[in-house]
Amino acid sequence: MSDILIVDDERDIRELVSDILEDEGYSTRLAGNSDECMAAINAEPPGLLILDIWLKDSRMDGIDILKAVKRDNPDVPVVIISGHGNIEIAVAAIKQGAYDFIEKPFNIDQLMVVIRRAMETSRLRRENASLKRKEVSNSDMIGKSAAFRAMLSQLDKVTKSNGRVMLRGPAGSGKEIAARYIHAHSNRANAPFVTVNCAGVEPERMEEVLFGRESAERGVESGLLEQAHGGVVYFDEVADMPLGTQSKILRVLVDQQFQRVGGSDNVRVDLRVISSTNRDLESEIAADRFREELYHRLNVVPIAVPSLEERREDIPVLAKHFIEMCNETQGLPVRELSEEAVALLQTMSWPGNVRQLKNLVERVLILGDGTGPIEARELPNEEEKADDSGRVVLSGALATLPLREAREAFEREYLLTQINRFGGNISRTASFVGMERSALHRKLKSLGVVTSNKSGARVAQLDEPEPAE
Ligand SMILES: Nc1ncnc2c1ncn2[C@@H]1O[C@H](COP(=O)(O)OP(=O)(O)OP(=O)(O)O)[C@@H](O)[C@H]1O
Repeated sequence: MSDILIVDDERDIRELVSDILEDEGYSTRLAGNSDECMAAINAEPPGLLILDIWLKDSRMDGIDILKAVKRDNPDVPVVIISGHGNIEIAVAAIKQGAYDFIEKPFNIDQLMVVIRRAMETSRLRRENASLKRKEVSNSDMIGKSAAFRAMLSQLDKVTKSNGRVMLRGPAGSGKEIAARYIHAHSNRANAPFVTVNCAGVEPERMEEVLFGRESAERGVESGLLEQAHGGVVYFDEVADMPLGTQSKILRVLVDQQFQRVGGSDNVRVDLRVISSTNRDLESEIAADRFREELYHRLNVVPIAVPSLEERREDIPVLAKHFIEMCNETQGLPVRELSEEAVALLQTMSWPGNVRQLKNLVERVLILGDGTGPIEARELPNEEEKADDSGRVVLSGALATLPLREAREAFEREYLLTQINRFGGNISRTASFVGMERSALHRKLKSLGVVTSNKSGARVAQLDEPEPAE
């Protein structure tokens, strides 16, 4: 990856440049026309391309080659060789993304300064790309609950296809990591994964951000769709996309091409589209805030990402994973979780889902002292948790009920939470709550709680809606 490809139709020049560079310790490849050049790049993208603008007997000139390289291998820096007095062309090449240019006839020192700088840029870009790949290995998804496994098997099925996927789930539940998982396990894994944060871009700038811009002063600036070429574009919170942009995206999905803002050339892109939403898109459509046709195009394979409360069984493994991550990335101590801490984490409410758990773990490790197990008292207090003296703090809702109903409401909530925590396993739940298995069954029946096997996941739920008071 770190060799230099020299493309010039004059044999003397390419051999001279090659000799100089080899003396300096670089390895080189040579091409005398555009076909040889493209074949060499396709065989293995070089660390740097030195490219003559004028190529005799070639199907493509230097500018065409430059465009193709910037499009398919944007990390390869290109240094242009231009004839004396062709400064305008060299400047045009820079606008198209060339790193720098050298004018013929060139002296060796000048050549070496440009090459060294360009190679340094190339090295930094490769390092960045490998860091990014490490980030992508953060597409490792942790979990073992039935709800999680059911989702994972759906994700595995779609990795092989090119189908558009719509991930639905509450904030922080892991929609983006699921999208990265699909990308990392697909045949597009080595191509980019580009996130479009639909809620975070000003509506007036959305088109420029997606499609790019062309102007006389700044040349071509590619947008996110172009940057994702060959890979995956992830529309995060797609319901927040402005209506005008929705129509344009629809056109891109139909035509597979678009024009940059201010430009007239058609840009063709090969993209796989994955979207996410935590809103009910059907009601967004009913309220005329989301285009139905776009919905049908994006929602080819809908996949539900479960909330953390639907997969309480995963909380200990997730917490352990985040503790290890904090250690690797921030050097925070690796601490075990005490049994009480695990029980508390598994029973508390998680409106912010996995993200909330991740943040909580990080906070406890930063604020905590010592390296022993994390104790329950280090975790945040919850309304209904025992206070310091062991007294239970009553929630407003429970306090207004007669004792029998309050007890039933508490027992129902308590047992539902415990059953979910043990992944629907009644024996483990019974042993934890201190009841005989058969007694627990009777209790659940009398409270109207059934355990069922819904979409592959064992869940506990109420038998029927509670009668209205
Ligand atoms: N199964 C999992 N294993 C490991 N980490 C996870 C898992 N699910 C989520 N995370 C982590 O939790 C955090 C939140 O996940 P992510 O950003 O994917 O959620 P999201 O649903 O896309 O959120 P939002 O709706 O706010 O965009 C991330 O740091 C992610 O790496």
